[in-house]
Amino acid sequence: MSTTQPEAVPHPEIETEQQYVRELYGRLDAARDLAERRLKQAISWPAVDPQALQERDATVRFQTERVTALDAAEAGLCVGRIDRTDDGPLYIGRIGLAADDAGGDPALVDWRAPAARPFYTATPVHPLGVARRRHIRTRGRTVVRLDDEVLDGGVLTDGAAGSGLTGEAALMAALDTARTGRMTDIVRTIQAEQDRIIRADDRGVLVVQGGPGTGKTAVALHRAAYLLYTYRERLARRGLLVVGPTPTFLRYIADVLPSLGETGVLLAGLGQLRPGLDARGTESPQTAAVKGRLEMVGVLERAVADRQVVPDGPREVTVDGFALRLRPIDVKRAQNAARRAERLHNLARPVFARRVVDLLTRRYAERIGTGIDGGADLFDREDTAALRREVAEEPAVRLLIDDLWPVLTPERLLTELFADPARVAAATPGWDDATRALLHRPRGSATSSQQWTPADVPLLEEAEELLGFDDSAQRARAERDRRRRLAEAQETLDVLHGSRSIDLEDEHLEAEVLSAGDLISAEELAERQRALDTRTTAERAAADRTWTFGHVVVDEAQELSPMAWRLLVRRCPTRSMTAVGDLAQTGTLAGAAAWDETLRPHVGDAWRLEELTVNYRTPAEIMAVAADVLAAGGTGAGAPRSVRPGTVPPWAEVTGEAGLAARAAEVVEEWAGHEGTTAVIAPAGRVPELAAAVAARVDGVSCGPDADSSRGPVVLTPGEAKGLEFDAVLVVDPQRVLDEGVRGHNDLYVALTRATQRLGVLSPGDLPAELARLA
Ligand SMILES: Nc1ncnc2c1ncn2[C@@H]1O[C@H](COP(=O)(O)OP(=O)(O)OP(=O)(O)O)[C@@H](O)[C@H]1O
Repeated sequence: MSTTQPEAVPHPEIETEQQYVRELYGRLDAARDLAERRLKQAISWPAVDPQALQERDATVRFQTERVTALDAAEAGLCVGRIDRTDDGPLYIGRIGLAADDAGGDPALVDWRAPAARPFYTATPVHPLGVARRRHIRTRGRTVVRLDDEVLDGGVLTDGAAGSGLTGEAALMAALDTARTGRMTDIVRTIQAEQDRIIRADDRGVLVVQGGPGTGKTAVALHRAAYLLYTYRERLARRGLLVVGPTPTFLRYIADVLPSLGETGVLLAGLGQLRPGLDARGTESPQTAAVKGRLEMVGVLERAVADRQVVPDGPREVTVDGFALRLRPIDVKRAQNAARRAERLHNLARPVFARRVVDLLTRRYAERIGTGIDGGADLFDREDTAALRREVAEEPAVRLLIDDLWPVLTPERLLTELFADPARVAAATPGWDDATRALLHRPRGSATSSQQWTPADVPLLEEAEELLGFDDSAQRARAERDRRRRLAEAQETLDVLHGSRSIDLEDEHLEAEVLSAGDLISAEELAERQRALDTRTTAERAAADRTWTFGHVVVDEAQELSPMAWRLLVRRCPTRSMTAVGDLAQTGTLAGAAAWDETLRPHVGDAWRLEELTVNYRTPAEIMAVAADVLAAGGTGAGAPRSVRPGTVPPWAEVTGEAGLAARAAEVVEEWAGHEGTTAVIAPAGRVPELAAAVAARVDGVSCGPDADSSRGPVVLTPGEAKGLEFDAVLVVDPQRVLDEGVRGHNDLYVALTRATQRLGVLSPGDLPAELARLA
């Protein structure tokens, strides 16, 4: 049974709760003061040895994180309380705060702690020892509203048992709030079906399938925060990666984890999973689909093997006037030796090069020896070594080796592969020409971020796995640096020692006094001079392509291609992953049609499915329209049940082609008078014209990958709008959305379900039959 006080009639206990909440803020302030003091102390610790230095570093990091978490808890510190049938009340909040009595209950329980769970899951049917649940709403530090539910001992009404919602009044208030263009956390109103997923075991891949607005993104982010709380040590060390579909989406969700006090998480789009690259190029959906196939692993293997060349006929190089000949069989033998010694192309290359140089040196010696008594046998080891150096340093020899076995970066391999139809043909036996043509890309002058597309990223990474990276030069440099630091440190210690013996006159006293060299060795001093790596785990992980994460969260997981899954699984060998998505919203050709089919090749049976069924975003009247589109798509997927009715009925208008853009601009201008965010969602070909028309009437309009609805109306394609939501949505030219998308019904379904309050549809011609409900 839920009781809500109208704002005008204050709840009788509001003052008591205010008193308690004030106390909680007092504790928060004290905890923050303490953390700040400890941070300052740690910063000024004298670090006398490397271990102390490391400890200082760890303390500084820990206290900095603590201060950040305490700062983040300021807004909405306390979210509610549960009154237990067998015990006193327990207050639930964004962080845990200890009480004065260390033996008793904490003053505030972290929402992620096991004790807080009944706050989210207790129902009148299963009260879990909770007599009453109270949601506490605050503005700043002031309590403004209390919503109570009697769960045990109250009269069990049909409504209370049947709504299935936790804290219905608080939930509805949250859902009715105008959107800001940034996602917010839902700690106050997590629902039982969501809580189960948030706290699920972290082993294997957990797939969360749910329709639009069922809170998949919210659940995925709260699960990340829960896992960081529960497995803090492991995850702090290995890091947690959240993967989203687009830069706009990442910006939309960027504030949620920091608002939960978690800052160490790496957020990345599919185009950013290769360190140093932000792949923003575009290409046809068909090309992206081909690049996303698992077959591409074999294509790349063949493309690499194809670069290890055996020439058709003999090749000649001239060293010091002597023409030296290399036969195809010589190359083949060197190639076999290299392949036997090392699997990776770049690491095997030195073996190949050595063989070729050895052979040419032998031929060189033979040629010089010809005509001299004793021939090549005249040369001793030293002579041979000198000849070898001469051969190895001869530019023509280097060029020849480069030709037969080039050093390849992934970028070079792919650029040269895509640019050359003959190379593509050699790497794709059995493919038809039309499919091969999809891979063709002429060499352009585009910058690397425009040249590479998100679908290239898994290919570049796969190529890197095949090529390897010959880091012997880097290692040699690092060793030289280490030796230099050591020599400098030794010199410093020698100087200190020397100056001491001059200063001290008394021989006996000298023996008593410890020298700098007694306190610290040259190695330790050198180690201390090495610049400390102060980057966070997320920063280190972002820069290191071999980094493996403790957990990976994938949002809009239905869009991932098999090659993208392969990449992610490589970055998370434990397979501890959470993937949230909706098969009814798949917009790419390479994306998932069935979870089992998608995941089995990568994780076998190590995955399980959970479902979310309630739509918290889209009002029922709008959802009914979207459900018709979903049904017409024929995938058999069901639409989720809307949790609330709408206040404004959705509508459609036929404008004719000529009046379309002007009418769209007029509607957006009218909506601009309301609170909240607005989006126009249209097929790609219409976006520029619509953006220009709207911008002529309203300020702050943006479109494309950097669109930001917190600044003003946005004009997006359905693909760009994926995962986002807006108070008001205007869908323009639905027929073209249906016709142009590779999964047109899914695209229209996505577009219609972005609205939290208002939906309008503008059609230049007849409304598609799927939208008959709006006619
Ligand atoms: N328990 C909750 N309390 C308050 N708001 C919620 C709750 N669950 C979801 N919401 C809100 O519902 C909206 C939709 O959630 P979210 O974006 O996570 O859905 P989604 O399933 O990822 O949708 P889509 O598939 O369309 O991307 C968001 O505004 C979110 O804050």
